[in-house]
Amino acid sequence: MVTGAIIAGGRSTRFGEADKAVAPLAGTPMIRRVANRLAGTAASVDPGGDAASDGDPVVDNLLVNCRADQRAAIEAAMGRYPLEVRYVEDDEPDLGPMAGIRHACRGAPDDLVAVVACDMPFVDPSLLEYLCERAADAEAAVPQLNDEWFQTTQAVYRAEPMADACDRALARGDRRIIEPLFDLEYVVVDHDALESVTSERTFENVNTREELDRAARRYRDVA
Ligand SMILES: Nc1nc2c(ncn2[C@@H]2O[C@H](COP(=O)(O)OP(=O)(O)OP(=O)(O)O)[C@@H](O)[C@H]2O)c(=O)[nH]1
Repeated sequence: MVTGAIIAGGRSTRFGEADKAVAPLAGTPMIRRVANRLAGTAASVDPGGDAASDGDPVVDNLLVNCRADQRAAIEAAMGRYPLEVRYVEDDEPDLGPMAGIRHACRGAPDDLVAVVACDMPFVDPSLLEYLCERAADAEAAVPQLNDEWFQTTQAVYRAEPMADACDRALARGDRRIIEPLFDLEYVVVDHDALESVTSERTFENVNTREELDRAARRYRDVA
């Protein structure tokens, strides 16, 4: 069983006044675009359909991690799902994405947690399935895009070891998103493996209004 966890507790400072998690992307709130891909409902919910979904959920339930003050707007943006959706709030805001992953892993009902940032509206469900397979005998499966960059906000973790590793890092005062990994038995999914299952588009994220506009044009192309 796998929990799909969407991390959304950031301040969206590069985006301006609004919360990018709920910003409409070609007519649908961005966080819902992400959830639709995890839940396999993209084709039926998104106007015009979404080529990345074949209708099968790649997770068994959804979890959204955010700040308390975001919750009402995010719940409204998410709408209804055939899967259970739970909300886990940051107990202390602004500790960064790693703290968000920590809360998601602590709150997840399942042993495997497929983490995706709320600003990755092109997340490829087949990559998440592959990461779950790779995590079968490990505590995490993390894409490595190049020598320097681990994609920790589109990765699969074992809930308890990852939450514990995050707690240890936070207790040391280390908020770096990579830090808990070094405390885990993790599998690196390298460039060649990534190329065989997905495209770089899965990792595209939206930080600014310009990037939102570009992403919306892509969604319209798909439709
Ligand atoms: N729970 C939680 N999530 C966070 C936090 N900071 C960032 N995130 C999430 O981590 C992911 C990656 O963060 P960024 O792309 O930097 O997003 P952001 O911090 O909202 O954006 P900027 O303020 O423009 O840097 C996004 O899904 C954010 O919502 C935090 O303090 N708590």
